[in-house]
Amino acid sequence: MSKGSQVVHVAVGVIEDEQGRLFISRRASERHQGGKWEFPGGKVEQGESVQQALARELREECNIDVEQCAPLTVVEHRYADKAVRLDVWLVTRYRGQAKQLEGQEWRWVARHELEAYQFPDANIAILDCLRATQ
Ligand SMILES: Nc1nc2c([nH]c(=O)n2[C@H]2C[C@H](O)[C@@H](COP(=O)(O)OP(=O)(O)OP(=O)(O)O)O2)c(=O)[nH]1
Ligand SMILES: [Mg+2]
Repeated sequence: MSKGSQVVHVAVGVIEDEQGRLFISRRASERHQGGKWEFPGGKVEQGESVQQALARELREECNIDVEQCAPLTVVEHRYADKAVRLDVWLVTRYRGQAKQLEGQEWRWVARHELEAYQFPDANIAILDCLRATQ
C-alpha cells in the first residue's frame, strides 16, 4: 500500500442551484475511484484552510466563486489503497455560471436522482446526510 498511513484531506463542495439541484461530475477513468461520480473538490494544500481549498477547487473545477457555504459533514473512509477525510460543505450561494472546466462529464441532478449514480463508497455517508437534511 502506498502512502497507507497518510490520510488525504479533501475539501468537497455540494453545490446547490436555485432549483435545488446538485452539481456532480464524473472522475476520469485513470484516477483514484475513476469512472465514479463525485462532488467537486480536491486536496487541501499545505498552509491552506479547508474553506480556502474549497473556494480554490470550485473556482478551478467549476468556474464559480463561493459566496456562502456551510459545513455538511466530515467523512473518514479507508479505501484499499488510500485513506481519505472528506470535509463536505453545502454551497448555497456562488457567483458565476457553474460548469466543469477540466473536461469531466458533469450535470445538475435533483436530490432524488442521486441514487441512480455510482459514487465512491465514502460518499454513502454524504448521500445519507443529504437525505436527512432535505
Ligand atoms: N472531489 C471528491 N473526491 C472524492 C469524493 N469522494 C471520494 O471518495 N473522493 C476521494 C477521491 C480521491 O481519492 C480524493 C480526492 O482527490 P482528488 O484526486 O480529486 O484531488 P485533487 O483534485 O486535489 O487532485 P490532484 O489535482 O491533487 O491530483 O477523495 C467526492 O465526492 N469528491
Ligand atoms: Mg478534484
